[in-house]
Amino acid sequence: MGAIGGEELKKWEKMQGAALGGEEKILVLVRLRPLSEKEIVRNEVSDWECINETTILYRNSLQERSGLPTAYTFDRVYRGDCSTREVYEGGTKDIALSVVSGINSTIFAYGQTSSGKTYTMNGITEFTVTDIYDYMQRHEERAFVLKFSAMEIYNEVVRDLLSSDSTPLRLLDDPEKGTIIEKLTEETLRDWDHLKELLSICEAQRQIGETYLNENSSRSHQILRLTIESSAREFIGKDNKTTLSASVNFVDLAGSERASQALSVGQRLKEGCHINRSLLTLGTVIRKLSKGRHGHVNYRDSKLTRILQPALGGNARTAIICTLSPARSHVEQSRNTLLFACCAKEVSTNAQVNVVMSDKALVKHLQKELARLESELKTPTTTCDHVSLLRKKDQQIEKLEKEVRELTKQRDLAQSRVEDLLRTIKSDKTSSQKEVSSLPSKSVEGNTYEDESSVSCSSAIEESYIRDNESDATSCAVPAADQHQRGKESANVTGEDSDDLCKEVRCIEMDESSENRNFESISLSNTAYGERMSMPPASSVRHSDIRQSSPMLLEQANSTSDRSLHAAWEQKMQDIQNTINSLVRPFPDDSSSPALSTSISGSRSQKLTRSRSCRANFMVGSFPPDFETVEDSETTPPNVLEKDFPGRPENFQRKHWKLPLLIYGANRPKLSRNNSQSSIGSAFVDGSNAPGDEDIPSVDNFVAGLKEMAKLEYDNQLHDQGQEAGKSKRSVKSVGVDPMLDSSEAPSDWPLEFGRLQKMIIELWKTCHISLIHRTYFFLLFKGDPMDSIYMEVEVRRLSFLKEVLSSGNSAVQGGQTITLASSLKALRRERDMLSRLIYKRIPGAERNEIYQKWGINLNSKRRRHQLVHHLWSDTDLNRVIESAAVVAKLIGFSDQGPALKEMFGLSITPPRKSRRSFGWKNSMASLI
Ligand SMILES: Nc1ncnc2c1ncn2[C@@H]1O[C@H](COP(=O)(O)OP(=O)(O)OP(=O)(O)O)[C@@H](O)[C@H]1O
Repeated sequence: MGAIGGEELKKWEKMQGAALGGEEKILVLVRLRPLSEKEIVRNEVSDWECINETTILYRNSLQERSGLPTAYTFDRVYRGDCSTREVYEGGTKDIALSVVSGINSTIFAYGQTSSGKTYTMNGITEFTVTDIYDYMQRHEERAFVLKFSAMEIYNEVVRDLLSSDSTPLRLLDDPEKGTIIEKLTEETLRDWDHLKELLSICEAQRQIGETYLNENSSRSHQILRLTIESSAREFIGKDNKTTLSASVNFVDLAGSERASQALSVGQRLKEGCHINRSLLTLGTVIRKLSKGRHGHVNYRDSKLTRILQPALGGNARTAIICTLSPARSHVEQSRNTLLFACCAKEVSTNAQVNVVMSDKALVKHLQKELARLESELKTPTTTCDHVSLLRKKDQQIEKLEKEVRELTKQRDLAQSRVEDLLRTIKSDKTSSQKEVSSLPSKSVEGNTYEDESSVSCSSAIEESYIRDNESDATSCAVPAADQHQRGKESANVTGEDSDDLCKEVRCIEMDESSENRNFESISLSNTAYGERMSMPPASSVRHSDIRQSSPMLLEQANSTSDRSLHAAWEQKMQDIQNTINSLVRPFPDDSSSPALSTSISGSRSQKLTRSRSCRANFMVGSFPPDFETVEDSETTPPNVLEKDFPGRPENFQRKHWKLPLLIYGANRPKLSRNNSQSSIGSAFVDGSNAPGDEDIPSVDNFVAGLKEMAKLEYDNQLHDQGQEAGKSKRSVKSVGVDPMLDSSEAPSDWPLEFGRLQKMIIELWKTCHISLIHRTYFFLLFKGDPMDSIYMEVEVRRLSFLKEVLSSGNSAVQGGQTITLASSLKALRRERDMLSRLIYKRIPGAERNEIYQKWGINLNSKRRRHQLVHHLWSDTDLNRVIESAAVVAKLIGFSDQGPALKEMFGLSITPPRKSRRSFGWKNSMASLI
C-alpha cells in the first residue's frame, strides 16, 4: 500500500473532481445535547449556549468572574436541537466518505458519560454506510468490496466484538501496515441488512461486557471499522489493476470523566486508572501533537492510541465530535471536554491515497525503480558524491601505480648498471690483488680510520666484529692509506654518502661473515637482503671480489651520483606510497577496493621491508626467528606513534615504533639460554601450575622477553652511536627518554641509583597498567645487583615510551600486539580475575586469612578475594610492593631463589670493561645471545 498512482488513479482523481489527501487539521465539532428527562426532573439549568455555528458560550455569571474562558470556537458547534443528520452533513460526511477515494478516515466521539457519544456515533455510522452503498451503486464502473470489523478495548485488553471468543486480541507491528490486530474478524458485507445484523451482534457483545461490569454506561472504547476496496471493473484481471483500499473507523470512546472521577477514591482509582489509561494517553497524545510533531509521541502507551495512531497524526482524515451535557452539574467535565477539543483542533494529519497494486504491477513498478537507481549509480554526475570520489581516487591510484612501475624499471636499470660495474671489478681482479697484497696488513686497525668517525663505521658492533673476525675485518675495512684518502675525499663531497658507502661494503662483508660464523639465520638474512634489494643475494657477491678490487672502481661502483639517484628514487617511491596510503586510508573496508589492495600491498611490502642499513639485516639475522624485526630508526619517521586506523588494511599499516613485548603466552616458543625448548621454568613455577593454569606466564618466557628487549636496546644504542658519527642522531630522546646508561658506566652510587630506577619502574608499572605477574617477576629478579642495571634501564625506557604513547591516546605495537590504554586495562582486569581465582587454590586457609588481615580486608566480606587482588600492586610504597610481589609469587607458584635463579636464566651479566664506552654493551650482549 502506498501513495503512488498510475493512469487509473489519475482517471479516478479526475472523476472525483477534488484534490485528494494532504496535510490538514483534525475536524473538531462540538455537539450539545438537550437536558435529559432526569436532568429536567432535577431542575438542572442549562449553562451552555451555541451563539453561532462555530462558538459555544458558557453563560453562568458566577463562573464568568472566575477568569476561565467562557467562549470556545471550533469548526462547527451544534445546539441540542440539532439532528445527527446535521452533524453528519456539516463536516463529518466529507471525512467519512474519503474512504471511497482510498483515504483512511476516523470519526471519534469524545465526551463524558451520557453526553450523547453513542447516540451520535450510531447515527454517523448509519449515514456513512448508507452513503457508501449509495456511492457504490452510482459507480458501477468500479468493483467494490466492503468489509466490517469491530473491537472493544477495555482495561487495556482488545476483544473482538464479532466473535464469541473473548480471548484478547494481540497487537502486532507490521513494517508496512503499522499496528495490526491479530485474528480480528473481518466480515465481508453483503448488503445493508447484513451490516445491521453485525452491528446488533456488536451491541450484544458490548452489553454482555457492560453487564459483567455492572455498569449502566459504557466503560470501554468501541471501534467499528469499515474497509472498502475498489478497483475499476475494466482493469480487473489485468496486470496494471490498481486497487484503492481504505478504512473508516467509528470510535465511540468511554466516558471521559472516568479518569477524574476515578482519581477520587482508592479501589475506584485503581480501576479507573486501568479503564481510562487509554483515554488519558489519548489526551496526552493529542496535547503533544497539538504543539507540533516534535520529539517522541507516546502512541505506544495505550492500545487505543496504538490502534488509532494513523488517525491521530498520520495517514488519515479525522473528525472528533465532542459531546456535551448542558447541565450545570456537569460543567467541570464539559470544560475538560472543550479543553481536549481545543488541543485536538491544533493537530494535523497527512492523509494519502492508499493504493494497492497487483503483484504483477508491483513487480513492474519495482523493476522500473531499480533500473532508475542503477542508472543513477552508473552516472558519475549523480548526487552520489562518494561514487565520483571513489572513481577519482581509483584514477589517481592507477596513475600513481603507473609511476611506481616506471620508477621500479629505472631502479632495476640502475641496479644492473651496478652489477655491470661489479663484473668489471671482477675482471680487474688480478691487478687489484697485487695492489691489496702490497698494503700493510695492520692498516685496518690504524687509528687514522678509527679516528675519522665522520666517515668510518666505528660502531660497537663493527668493532666487536673486527675483533672476533680479524681476518674478515681486515678485508672489510678495505682502506689502504691512499684508499682511505680517496674515501675521505669522497666523503668531503657528501659525508653521509661516504658513511653509506662504508656500510654498503660492510653489508656484503657481514653477510658472508655471518655465513662463516654459521649463524643459524644467515640464509634468512641473505635471502631477505637479496629479495629486499631486488639484487642478487649479497652472499653471491663475494666480498673478496670487492676487497680485492681496485679502490677506484670500488669508489666508482658506489659513486655518489648513483647513490643519490637511488636515494632520490627511493624517496620518490616512498612519497608515492604515502600518497597511495593516504588515498586508501579513507576506505573503511579494504574489500571496497580489492584489486587496489592487492596491487598496492605488493609494492608496499617491497618498499617497506627494504633496509637502508646492512647492519639492520645483520641484527635481524642474528635474532631468534620469532623476534620482532625492529625498523631501523633511520627509516622510522619521527612521529613514531600513531593512532590506530580501524579499517585500514593491514598491508597499509604505517610503521610503528616497535618493541618486543614480554609475551608469556603459549604462542611464544619457550626460550632458554641455548635457545632450545626448556623446562627450566618448571623448577621455579611449582608443580601446581597444572593444566588449567596455563594462563600463568612462565618465568622462562619472561626472561626470554627481557633478553630480547635488552637486545633491541642494544641495537638502538649501537645505532645511536653510529648516528652520532653522522651528526644525524635520532636517539630515544625523540620519545622523551634519556639514552640508556651503559652498564660499564653504572654510577658508583649504584645502590642509590638502583633505588631511584626501581621507584621509577614501580610508578611506571602502575601508570602503564603493566601485568602484575610481570611486575612480580621483575621485582623479585632484580634486587640491586650492579649487573641488573641493563635490565633496569631497558625497563625504564620501555615503560617511559609506553607511558608517553598511552598518555597521548595513541597505540604502540609491542611484540606484534597493538597496545592501547583500554587494552592494557582490560588485560590487567583479566589477570586480576585469574589471580583471584587462584587464591583458594594456592594459599591455605589460615595463611589466606592472615594475608586478608594484613591488607585490612574484612574476613567476612564476600568479595575479599577481589579486594585483595585489587590491593596488590596498587600502592607504590615499597613495603606494600614487597608484600604484593610475595602474594603474587605465591599465587603463580614462583619461588624466589635469589642470584641462583638469575644465574640459571643467564641474567647475570658479566660486568663490562670500562675502558671503552662502546665495549660495555658488547660484553653484556654475550649473555643475551
Ligand atoms: N442529541 C441528543 N438528542 C436527544 N437525546 C440524546 C442526545 N444525545 C444523547 N441523548 C440521549 O442521552 C442518553 C445518553 O446518551 P449516550 O448513551 O449516547 O451517551 P454516551 O455518551 O454514549 O454515554 P456512555 O459514555 O455512558 O456510553 C441516551 O438516552 C440518548 O438517547
